[in-house]
Amino acid sequence: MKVYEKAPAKINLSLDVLRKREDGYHEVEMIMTMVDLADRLEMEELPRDTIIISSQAGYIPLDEKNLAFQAAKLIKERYGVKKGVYIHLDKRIPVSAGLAGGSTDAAATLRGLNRLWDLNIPSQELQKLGEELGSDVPFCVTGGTAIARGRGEKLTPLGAPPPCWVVLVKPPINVSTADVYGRFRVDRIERRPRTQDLLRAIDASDFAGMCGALGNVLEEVTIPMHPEVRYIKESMLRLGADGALMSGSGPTVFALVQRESKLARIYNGLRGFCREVHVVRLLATPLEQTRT
Ligand SMILES: C[C@@](CO)(OP(=O)(O)O)[C@H](O)COP(=O)(O)OP(=O)(O)OC[C@H]1O[C@@H](n2ccc(N)nc2=O)[C@H](O)[C@@H]1O
Ligand SMILES: Nc1ncnc2c1ncn2[C@@H]1O[C@H](COP(=O)(O)OP(=O)(O)O)[C@@H](O)[C@H]1O
Repeated sequence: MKVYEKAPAKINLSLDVLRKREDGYHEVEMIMTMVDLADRLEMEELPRDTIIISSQAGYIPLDEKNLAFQAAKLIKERYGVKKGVYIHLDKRIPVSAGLAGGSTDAAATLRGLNRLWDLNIPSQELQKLGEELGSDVPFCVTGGTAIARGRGEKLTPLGAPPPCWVVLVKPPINVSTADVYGRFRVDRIERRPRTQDLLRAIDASDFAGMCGALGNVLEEVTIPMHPEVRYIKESMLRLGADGALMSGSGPTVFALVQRESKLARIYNGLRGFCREVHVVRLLATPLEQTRT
């Protein structure tokens, strides 16, 4: 028996940090959605009680450090499953990019093994399990569009934002989420995202309003370390993008573009100095409704 899952990348339309908590995590308020840039997972039952991960990507761990491995181990232990699984990861999401590549693989593994082993675990329970794997995993379990609070696990679903194109640029640098949060100082933030305006714009399907209200406080940490992030953002806007923002802790920058006719200019302009440019659509409805 085999199951397949698509594991899309997330982007943060807004990211605000409210305070540092006693447990070392940061209390956040962020609006998250997904894009149609996705890893593909193939999961096949094994007769032996073991977890084996493979991938065409040579740059991610394939042992217990892989988040898909950790997700499989967790679900096996928690539900007393004695069977094994072989997971092949077709990795297409850039790594350490602010796109939750590992988290979405973990979430896809939870969804896939739930089906493979007929466990009938409800989505909310899968999200709870996901919390043990990482702050972004609960959102990645259901996808869609949501506002996340707490350390990212307290989710309120939102309606889909107005449809648009998303141009993603991943500069050739790796950024560690823990390092960015570690350097973050809440009292030094100069510009916060306009979260309420963004919520209103999404609700009213107001594309221009949405682009005007984008914001991410972690830019204030990542941009001084990697000024190319600002340059990419400014280039996107100069080439005609309607809005541009760094996703998560970075370094990926995304542009929102409403009119298809603008895409060629933006893509070609960015390709002039960036190797990794992806043009995709927003994937703003929950995954259960879109699974292929
Ligand atoms: C910044 C965001 C925005 O969506 O995404 P990425 O840039 O990683 O994609 C997330 O908050 C990242 O979530 P995730 O990558 O799952 O983080 P975790 O594995 O739980 O935590 C990694 C480390 O980041 C810090 N961390 C994470 C979440 C949070 N709310 N506060 C924190 O301080 C902690 O130091 C933690 O040890
Ligand atoms: N399945 C996976 N895909 C990508 N990275 C993974 C995976 N499992 C573990 N990792 C590790 O997780 C770290 C963060 O990767 P990633 O989830 O891509 O970052 P981000 O959340 O910033 O997009 C990397 O150090 C990577 O080696």
